[in-house]
Amino acid sequence: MATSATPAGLRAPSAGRARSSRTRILAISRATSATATSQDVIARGSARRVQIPVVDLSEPDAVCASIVRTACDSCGFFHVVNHGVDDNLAFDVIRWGATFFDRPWDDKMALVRGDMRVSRGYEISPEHIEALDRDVTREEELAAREPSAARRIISERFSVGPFDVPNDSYHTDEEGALFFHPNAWPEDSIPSLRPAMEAYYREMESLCARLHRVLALAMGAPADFFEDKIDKHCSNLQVANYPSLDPSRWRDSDRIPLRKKSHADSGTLTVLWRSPPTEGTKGGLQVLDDTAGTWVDVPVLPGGNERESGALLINLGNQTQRWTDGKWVSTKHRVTNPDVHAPGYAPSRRLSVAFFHKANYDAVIDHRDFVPGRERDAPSVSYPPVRSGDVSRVGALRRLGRGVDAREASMRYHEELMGGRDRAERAAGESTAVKIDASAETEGEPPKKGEPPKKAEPEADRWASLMDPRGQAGPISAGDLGLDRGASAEGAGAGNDNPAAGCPVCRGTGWKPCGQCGGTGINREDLFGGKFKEGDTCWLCSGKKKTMCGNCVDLTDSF
Ligand SMILES: O=C(O)CCC(=O)C(=O)O
Ligand SMILES: [Fe+2]
Repeated sequence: MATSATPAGLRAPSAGRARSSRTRILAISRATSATATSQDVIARGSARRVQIPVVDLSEPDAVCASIVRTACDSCGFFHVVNHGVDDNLAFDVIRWGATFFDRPWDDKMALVRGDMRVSRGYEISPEHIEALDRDVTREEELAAREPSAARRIISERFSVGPFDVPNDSYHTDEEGALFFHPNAWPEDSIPSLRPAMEAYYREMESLCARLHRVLALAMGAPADFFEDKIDKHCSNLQVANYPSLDPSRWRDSDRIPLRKKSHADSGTLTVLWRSPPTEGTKGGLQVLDDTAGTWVDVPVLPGGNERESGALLINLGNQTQRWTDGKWVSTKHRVTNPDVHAPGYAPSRRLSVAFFHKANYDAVIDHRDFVPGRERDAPSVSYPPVRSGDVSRVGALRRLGRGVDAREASMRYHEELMGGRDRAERAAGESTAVKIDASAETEGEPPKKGEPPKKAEPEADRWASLMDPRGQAGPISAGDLGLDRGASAEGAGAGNDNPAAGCPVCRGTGWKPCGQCGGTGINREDLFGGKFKEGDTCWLCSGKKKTMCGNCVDLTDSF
């Protein structure tokens, strides 16, 4: 069944709203225009000067590289403008992605992949599952103006990987088949999603080829350093939906699980497109300044020309951190919620499109190849050479997940990826509370040109029409959400990603008793056909008797 051009459950915004939104966006774009060239954007509220510069890709590689070096020597985030990615491509991904997210739960679940080693299809992060309202009927969903919000989904995503994959052993053998697994598409219900995402994926491939040349130059390596290491990349494209948060359903803003908890991305770099914030909406992407202990807002900036709806945000991932032996870092970031009880708050969904670029799964990451001055026979190697695939989510899950179910594999993966053991042990002994810079994301330039719908719709409206909910469902209490843990101190901190902040599950330690062995450290029975034996050290917690808290410590994945 083909769907209409406008995502179900969304209304066109009123002209008045669109006008005021547009005026505001233009005002901010004027305010930021001086920074929309290759200059630093200085984060507010930070004790350290976190530099997230804007790189103008119409400049030669060498010019870009010098600015990229500044960014990478800082937190590894930078904006790019004049990136050449047509606004209409991003818009189509968002439009058809939103249409998919607005389908009833069962339709989306049909595309869920149970095996987390395969980054394909529909997914909700584990820590958000608890907030779901499972009793919503299909009829209610179909009638809802924003079905995911009615379901109390905090965030959801749809992911695809490479397509048109060659039928050779590299792509189809046991390992290749995981990285190049076929995509799952809602072919019947939303046929336009596939061409939209495939077209955007192709654009990202070209952009990333350029960005890797610039990265290499920024490190002082030859411009083509990455060429034979990314020519069979296994990157993922993700469209994410953060549904509106209805104030009537949440008694206390602080209890709403974060839209995306603190995490680092696992590839070489990520290219992120974000919908511009709607009027009155705070919250959004923040980057951790770990020397100052602050979270820093990352504004949505204008694009460099009329074909660009906005700057794209680039951040380094774990593969690049390893390639530089930690000289450049894969910095943690998160997506915060708007304060739903702030005066003037207008419920609004947030959408983003992330391209997680990952090198060829068999590319060997060895910093002695990449960082000038590193000798091949140097005695100490802080990051030993590793195959790129083993650094990515798929590879790590493959390694850690042998014989265990997908969720447990994911848990093990995150423990390793986030250095969770150390962090949680520390958190048990000392306060690591971070201060939060509560200032809002600033707005970016709206798209200049619209394609469909072809009717005369003000330019700013087509974005707004994807993000504004058409109304609110009836009042639901926090208790209904399964998140009302009472007004006690233990109740505070649900959804907080800092284990020292009073999480009701781990009580601030970052750990909870191992669910597999019941906190004994010993397998209670034979498991997985006798692979793990009763009485042996617990296969999950390795005898530690505890596993990481999934409530407040980030167990979401970062690809
Ligand atoms: O949605 C966003 O703005 C960021 C999402 C993100 O960081 C991720 O999915 O890794
Ligand atoms: Fe991320």
